[in-house]
Amino acid sequence: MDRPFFLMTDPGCFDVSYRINPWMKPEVWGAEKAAAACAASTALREALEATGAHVETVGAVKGLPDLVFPANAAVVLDGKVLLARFRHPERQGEEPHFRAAFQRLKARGLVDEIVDLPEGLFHEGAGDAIWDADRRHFWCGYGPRSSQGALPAIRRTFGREIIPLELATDRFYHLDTCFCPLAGGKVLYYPPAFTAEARANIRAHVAEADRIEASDEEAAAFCVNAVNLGSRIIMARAPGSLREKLAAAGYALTEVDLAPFILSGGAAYCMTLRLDRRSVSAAQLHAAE
Ligand SMILES: NC(=O)NCCC[C@H](N)C(=O)O
Repeated sequence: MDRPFFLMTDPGCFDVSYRINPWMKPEVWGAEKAAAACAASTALREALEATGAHVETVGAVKGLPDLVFPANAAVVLDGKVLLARFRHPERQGEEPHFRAAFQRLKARGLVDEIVDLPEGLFHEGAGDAIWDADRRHFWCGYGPRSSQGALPAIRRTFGREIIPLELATDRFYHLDTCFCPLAGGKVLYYPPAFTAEARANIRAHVAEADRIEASDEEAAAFCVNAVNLGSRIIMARAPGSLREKLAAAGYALTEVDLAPFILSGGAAYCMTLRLDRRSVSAAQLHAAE
């Protein structure tokens, strides 16, 4: 994989028919939203491809609307795939489909190894374990969905440091809804989503000049749930305040109208799963040779 490689899911069976987070609004869902979701998913794919990334698609499955959020399917680094275990029964049916998708990727040599989480634990994949390519560690959210007890399994599986961050509220139920490390070492995050201890942990690892705080409005627009590729950030439609902050920090924005997915509590980051991340950069490997 010589370019960023993402997994997305065909949105053909996406809807909002149950409520497992406070953003989900089954009562406003309708056929016109389903059509808008297909257009939004295509726009996100095109935005990724416009950066030179490759996107691979998992097929839709009737009755599993949240399959469109593959970030929750696994943690992936160095060709290893640590499969997720979902907390809510509504999403547990996704597990065999994602397992089969990763087995097909393995058969094609696109990932190397598939690892199961120990029994009795929940972990919702890259939504709660975000690789920081500058600091070379995982930031790991836990509480509403992922079990704190799953964090040692992530450290053991990938052999990298993990920084635990307890989430304080069901509104920001996955780490990727409130925390986004950016290329160059800056971090976009929403402080009220975290416990006091987690906020202290963020401050201990990220210098003040590198901390970009999202406002209530920016976080509620799901803009922290973003895909970052170099100086470009792909996200849902952003308030002007965030555009200004990110431009001042040197980042270029691509905004995509992801409103139908926000009705399920997700946006750009969790609609994708990056498969090509390496814990050691190509430049570091080269230097060691
Ligand atoms: N934030 C994420 O990582 N994923 C979005 C998941 C939305 C889905 N409706 C859920 O509540 O699990």
